[in-house]
Amino acid sequence: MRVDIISIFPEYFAPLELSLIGKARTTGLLDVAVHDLRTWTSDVHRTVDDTPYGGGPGMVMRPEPWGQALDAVGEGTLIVPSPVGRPFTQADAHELAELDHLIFACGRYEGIDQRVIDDAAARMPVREVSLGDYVLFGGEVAVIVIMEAIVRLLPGVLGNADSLTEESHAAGLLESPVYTKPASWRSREVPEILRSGDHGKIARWRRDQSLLRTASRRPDMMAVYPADNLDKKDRKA
Ligand SMILES: Nc1nc2cc(Br)ccc2s1
Repeated sequence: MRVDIISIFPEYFAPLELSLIGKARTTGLLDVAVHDLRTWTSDVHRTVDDTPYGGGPGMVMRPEPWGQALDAVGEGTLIVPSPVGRPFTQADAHELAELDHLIFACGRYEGIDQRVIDDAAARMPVREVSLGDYVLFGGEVAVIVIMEAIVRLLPGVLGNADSLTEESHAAGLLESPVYTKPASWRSREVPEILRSGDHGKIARWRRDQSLLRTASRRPDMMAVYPADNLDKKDRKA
């Protein structure tokens, strides 16, 4: 997978050298290039923003540098983190992990001139995505989060691929509580069933805990959890 990131703060992406993303890069699973948007400015002050047409607070990112930057990195799927984007989900991460070329555009100020998005959409898929109902200083932090969600799904990145099937949101539910040694800690015991060795009962306990946790914390997810899944899995256990 090739990833191009365009930002006025390329140094934000030093963390992408670390941990599993760093490993994916050294093993050739991932090729990441970070570009400074100011590369494509032509004035002495390397200006990337200007006042908004129609008035209002703040500044808007100028279209010219963005147009030239997107031309330079070529075609792929353009991802624009934005407070006005569609919610980014685990399903999106899986879809994007299948693609060959991702391009991330990091907005700042009040955002990027809309014509940049419209011009790109005329020649490649564009996704404006939101990470939540809050506003950041810019898209850089969101790109790091999205990159981690995608890269961990790439074949060979996570040692134990099984963890991908059991994790939260993978099966449309939140993951059940996890425990490890010691069996007793500050007079708090690990649930006995997890030490029973009865894998059928353990699977049932975990799914029940997932259902309880999801119903309590994310009723919105329960609303779309396939009802027949409940019946089918209930019957098996
Ligand atoms: N939640 C988010 N806030 C922002 C702000 C800017 Br400016 C650019 C992208 C994003 S994504």
